[in-house]
Order: sequence, then C-alpha cells, then structure tokens
Amino acid sequence: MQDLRAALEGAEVGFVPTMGYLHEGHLSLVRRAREENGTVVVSVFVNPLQFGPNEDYQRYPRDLERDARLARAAGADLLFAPEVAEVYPEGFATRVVLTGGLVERWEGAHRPGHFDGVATVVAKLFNMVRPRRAYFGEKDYQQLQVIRRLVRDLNFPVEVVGVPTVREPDGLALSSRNVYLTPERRAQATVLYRALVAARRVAEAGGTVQEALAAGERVLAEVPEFQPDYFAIVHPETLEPLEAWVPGARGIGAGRFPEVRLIDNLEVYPR
Ligand SMILES: Nc1ncnc2c1ncn2[C@@H]1O[C@H](COP(=O)(O)OP(=O)(O)OP(=O)(O)O)[C@@H](O)[C@H]1O
Ligand SMILES: CC(C)(CO)[C@@H](O)C(=O)[O-]
Ligand code: BAL
Repeated sequence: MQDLRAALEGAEVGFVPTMGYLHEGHLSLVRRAREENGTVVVSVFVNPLQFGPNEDYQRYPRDLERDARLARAAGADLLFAPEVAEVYPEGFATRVVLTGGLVERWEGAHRPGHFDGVATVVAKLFNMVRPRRAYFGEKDYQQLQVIRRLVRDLNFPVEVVGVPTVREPDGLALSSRNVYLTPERRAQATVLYRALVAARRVAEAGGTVQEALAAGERVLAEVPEFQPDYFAIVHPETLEPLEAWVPGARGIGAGRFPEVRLIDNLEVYPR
C-alpha cells in the first residue's frame, strides 16, 4: 500500500476505512469520496485491537470478494485488505491513546480500550494511505468525534468528512452486525431509533432536555429484551451530557439484545 501510494504522488486521495461486509452505508461513503477526490482507496480490516475479549471479533461477518465487487461498483480505485500480521507484526508495541471525557464516556465506558484500538489503526492507515480526505459515518457518532480529535491532536493533514447515517425504510441504521438479527429481533430492533425520534419530537414541541430524555426512555422500556447501555442527550462535539439545549444537540444510544449490540444517534434539537 505504501509503495502504491508513493507511485500516486500528487494524487488527491479520498479514503474510506471499513471493517468490511459492505452495505449501502459504507457505499454512501465510497460514493461521496468518489465525487470529491481523484483517487479513492477503501480499506477492509477487522481490527482485533478495537474488540474486547468478550466481543464478536471471531464471528464478525467477512466476505472479501463481495466487498471488492461492491467497492469497485461504487467507485473505489484500490481496495486495501491487509492481514492482521501485516498490520501488527511480531513485536508491535505502540498504542495511540486518547484521554478525557470524549473517550471515557458512552462507548468508551462500555467497551474499554475500544477507542485506543480505533485510534491506533486509523493512525496507521492514515500513514499508509496518506489521504487528503477521509470519510466516516455519523452512525458511529462518538468515533467520528474521536477521529476529529485525533487528527487535530496529531496534525494529520487530513480533512475528516462525516457522512449521514443510511437507514432501512423503518429507520433501523444499516450495520454489518444486523446480519445477527433473527426475524423477531429485526422487528424489535427499531426501538432505539424510535426512542431517538420520540426525544426529537419532544424537543421540537418545545420540551426540555429532561422531558425529551424521558420520552425516549419510555419507548426503550416498551421492549424489555433490549438492555440499554446508555441513552443520553449530549453536546455534539464534546459529548458531555446536556442540562439545557445547545445547537446541534445529539441524542445517542446503544444497547444489547442477547445476540447483537445496537448503536444509533440523531440530532435532537428544538427547531
Ligand atoms: N448506516 C450507515 N450509514 C453511514 N455510515 C455507516 C453506516 N454504517 C456504518 N457506517 C460507517 O462505515 C464505516 C465503517 O464501519 P464498519 O465497517 O464498522 O461498519 P458497520 O456497519 O458500522 O459495522 P458494525 O456492525 O461494526 O457497527 C464507519 O465510518 C461507519 O460509521
Ligand atoms: C474506523 C474503523 C475502520 C477502524 O477500524 C472502524 O472502527 C469502523 O469500521 O468504524
Ligand atoms: N463500527 C464501529 C466499529 C466497531 O463497532 O468496532
């Protein structure tokens, strides 16, 4: 990859990092990158460093041939799919560690070490691909803010582009992990999105942050099989919980069915 990149000297590279098993959410990132850059690189790498010991690293869905076909059709020029031993060879000993509330809250609290794993691999990928722009989904909203912080803090000459969440017609955010949903769970899986929409409705009707949160929590309680990890209304950049509305306030949530963990977010703000 580094040799290829060197041969592309002068090219404006748009980069879409993924863990593969591509769907329309990923492909919207690739299409956006295609519109804005001369060369588009997509990476597929299931990064062991960002999975906890009891998470789904082993069973994470993989289909590289299908990914290659879909990425090419959406406009990718290069698909970079390294092996684990290539990214983390024997003796690899470096970590990129963020500190403070941005990484300690929410996903950081429920997936210890997760954002260090993400930051480490993204820093490595940026050094290998040397993109001008990099594309991340708003679906992983906290991750997007963590990457923005990483890029500012370590002076990566990369413009981070956040891309809106692509959803199923009933509102469920597309995710590779949705393949774990049985038909019964699939029907229940809109609960998180419906909770976020309920919170937004209260906000738009002039309610307080506390009233909006309560409305969301009532919807979550309708599906007892869904165990929320957190549900909050937060500042859009620091992700600190809000007492009162600020522009761009974001509702964020995640939780678990026995067989799959869901995550979602929505702008929740009185217009
Ligand atoms: N529905 C979506 N809409 C827009 N972007 C998305 C969507 N789903 C994932 N992305 C983005 O695609 C990039 C790669 O994500 P990843 O490969 O982890 O896919 P995923 O579907 O989120 O899988 P996971 O099941 O791990 O959550 C990330 O920047 C992520 O935010
Ligand atoms: C950014 C990323 C590719 C790093 O492994 C991953 O966290 C993802 O797919 O969102
Ligand atoms: N989509 C974010 C990466 C992860 O869940 O590990």
